[in-house]
Amino acid sequence: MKLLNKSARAVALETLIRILCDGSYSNISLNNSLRSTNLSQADRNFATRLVYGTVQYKIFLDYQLQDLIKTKLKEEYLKPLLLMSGYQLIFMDKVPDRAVLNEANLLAKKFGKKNSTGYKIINGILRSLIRRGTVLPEKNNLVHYLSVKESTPKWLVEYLISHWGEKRAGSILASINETAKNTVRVSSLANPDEVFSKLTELDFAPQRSQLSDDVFVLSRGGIVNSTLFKKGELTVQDEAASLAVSAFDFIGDENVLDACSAPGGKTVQIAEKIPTGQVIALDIHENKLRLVRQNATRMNVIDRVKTMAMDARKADESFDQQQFDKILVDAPCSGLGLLRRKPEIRYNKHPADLKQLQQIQLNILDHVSKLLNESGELVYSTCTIATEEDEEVVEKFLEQHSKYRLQSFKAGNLEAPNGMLKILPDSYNSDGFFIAKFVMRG
Ligand SMILES: C[S@@+](CC[C@H](N)C(=O)[O-])C[C@H]1O[C@@H](n2cnc3c(N)ncnc32)[C@H](O)[C@@H]1O
Repeated sequence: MKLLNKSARAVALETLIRILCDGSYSNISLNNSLRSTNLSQADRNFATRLVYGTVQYKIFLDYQLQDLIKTKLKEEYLKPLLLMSGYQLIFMDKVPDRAVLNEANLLAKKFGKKNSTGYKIINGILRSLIRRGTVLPEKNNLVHYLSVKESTPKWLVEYLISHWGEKRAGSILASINETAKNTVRVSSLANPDEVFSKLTELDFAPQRSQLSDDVFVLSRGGIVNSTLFKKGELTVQDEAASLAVSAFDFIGDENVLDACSAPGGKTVQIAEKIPTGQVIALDIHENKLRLVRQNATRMNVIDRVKTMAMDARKADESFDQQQFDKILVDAPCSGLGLLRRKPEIRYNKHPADLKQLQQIQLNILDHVSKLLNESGELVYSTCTIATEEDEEVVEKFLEQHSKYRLQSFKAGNLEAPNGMLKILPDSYNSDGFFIAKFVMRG
């Protein structure tokens, strides 16, 4: 559908209808919508905030509205419009209530059927919400309370409490609703001090990351439009995610396998460390390997990268045993460490997924570990904090592969004396991340 000349709120509402009613992914839907508009950058930012904020706070917003909705909402657009307007009323201080009501009224008339009275329903509910203010469940039912307050499904709140206790679970949940940091990793081929100065000149007010000397935290977005980014002096990468590759001890001439490589954030990081080596980057989805090649080209390491579409669970059919000096398995996972950046993960994932993913993760490790030479290093990483996908995978892999053992490592400014590093989202306000390093017993 052509969206030209639509307002930011109309674009956001159309996108939200697709996400909430048709189950589309927020980033894909939003990019598609924005591509066919002529909105200014400020309006695009506003539409983006409306979409992500509404999805992020859906449980909270549903709770605010549930007692105020006295009639069946028959038309599809009504619920998304109520949620989006509720988000603005509650979370966007700079938008006056009157503007939210007026715009909701206009949108209801635009999106409603002919002679629809939807605008009256919307107006009544939003006015009641303004009068009443926000509400929360009683604190004595902590799971329900935190689920609503932090807009997170109950199973996930229970999961966090059972693994890390009530206090830490509360802290993790609060942290995942904070805005994600803008972080960049400086290429090993660039000079970090020069990049730091250029970032300062460009008004990005860089600060050094607590986790890694290669990573800077920026005060704002938009770095992808800079020459620094385009020339490959830096790339956008989370500070915790940047640590996985630094768990390896590189010499510089290694033959490396990156078993699950797309979009290539870690492939380029490996390639930067091996001037006379090569990294073979696999991914099960051939179309995603284009991104790996694009990234490697931009970061000036394409001559050290070879991409191959392959299911890593079959890698031992294509490569010789002991062919690789280093293997990275940055495994497909539930992404529960990325809740801050990808708001709908909390709604799309379910407890059963964790064990299913564990099987895939173990299978990948089983097949690629045959390809490591005897003095090689195998790093397993995930962007989840679920123990099923992290510590349990390590435990089961070691049970089934007695020649392997965990190896202590240093990653950035952190140390993992027992060979495993778990970063929870509230530890450093980074993504939640897990890294384990294996070597063969001598
Ligand atoms: C966590 S992402 C990897 C991120 C990447 N390492 C980076 O740093 O940019 C996991 C990747 O594994 C791929 N994948 C999933 N199952 C796979 C399999 N059986 N074999 C190879 N790749 C797989 C997915 O397509 C996805 O691109």
